[in-house]
Amino acid sequence: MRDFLTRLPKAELHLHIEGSLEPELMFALAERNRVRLPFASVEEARDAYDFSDLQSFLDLYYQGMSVLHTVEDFYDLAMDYFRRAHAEGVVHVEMHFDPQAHQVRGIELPVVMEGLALARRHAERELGLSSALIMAFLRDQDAAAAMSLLDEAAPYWEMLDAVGLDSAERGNPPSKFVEVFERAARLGIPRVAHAGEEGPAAYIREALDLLDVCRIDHGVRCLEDPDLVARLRDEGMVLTVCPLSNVRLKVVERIEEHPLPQLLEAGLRVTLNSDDPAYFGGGVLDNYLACQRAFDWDEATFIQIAGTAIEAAFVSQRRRLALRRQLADSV
Ligand SMILES: Nc1ncnc2[nH]cnc12
Ligand SMILES: [Zn+2]
Repeated sequence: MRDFLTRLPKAELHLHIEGSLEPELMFALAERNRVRLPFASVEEARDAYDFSDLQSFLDLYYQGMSVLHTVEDFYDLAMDYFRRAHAEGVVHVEMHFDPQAHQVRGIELPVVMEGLALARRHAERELGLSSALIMAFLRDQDAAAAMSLLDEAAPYWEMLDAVGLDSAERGNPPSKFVEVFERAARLGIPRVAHAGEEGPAAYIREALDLLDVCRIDHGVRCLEDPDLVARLRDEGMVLTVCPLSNVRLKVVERIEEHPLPQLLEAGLRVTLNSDDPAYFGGGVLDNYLACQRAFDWDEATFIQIAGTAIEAAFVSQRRRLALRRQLADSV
């Protein structure tokens, strides 16, 4: 099964590129940029990745990215991840990035965009790996800051495959960001949002009704609202689920208790993703393998999930056809 899951061409729709920063690279960049880290070693950093909830993770996540300063740093960050992902059979990566978390440290948007763009081009050429860019608004900042970011990103609107909404969910409902999402819609930029990770099912409804999103990131708490589940199914809404993340952030206690089987049973279109692989103990393949061990799914189930990710990816029609063919040839 490991061979089969490795071979399966996997599209990843939910990754925070800053959450792919492995401690080894974090230390290398800290030295390059003369940043002091609160850890004495790579092992000490890994030992600190023991989270009680989303906020306790976010505190370390924002601290970790303080080593990212230059175009080269963002290039190295993304290229490092693309190489690892490619080695485990990932063929397409859609990455969230958090400009506001860099701007507060004095790192301006062009630095981030240039580094990521270089890595994307290189990955396409060297690895045949395609990618998409999702510019995320930090929901624990005010809506005006999100609007300013969207304005500032004008030179890059064409490069954005979508905008998203992430960071601390509780107390920061989608309704706070209606205006900026409406503006993105008028600009023709697709929208996604984290909802129903730690927050209630009502936030998923809001994301659909008020933000007009085309995918829900996480969404696992939809099961608390049967009418919402029916709606998600009828609308064919895709959930970008991240099982290892949910375990590490204590959304669920154990992977065996993860609601993925119920989501599939309800006819929902689910995909498997890593979220923040450097912090949550594994990449896309590890998430597939963890589900295989926990739920004993057959090959057909994984083919269905990998197929859903290909259908929901932000890719050209030509690329989608190529990915479909790769999937068909792999099984
Ligand atoms: N799992 C997650 N939820 C919300 N915001 C995030 N930013 C990075 N990872 C996140
Ligand atoms: Zn996420």
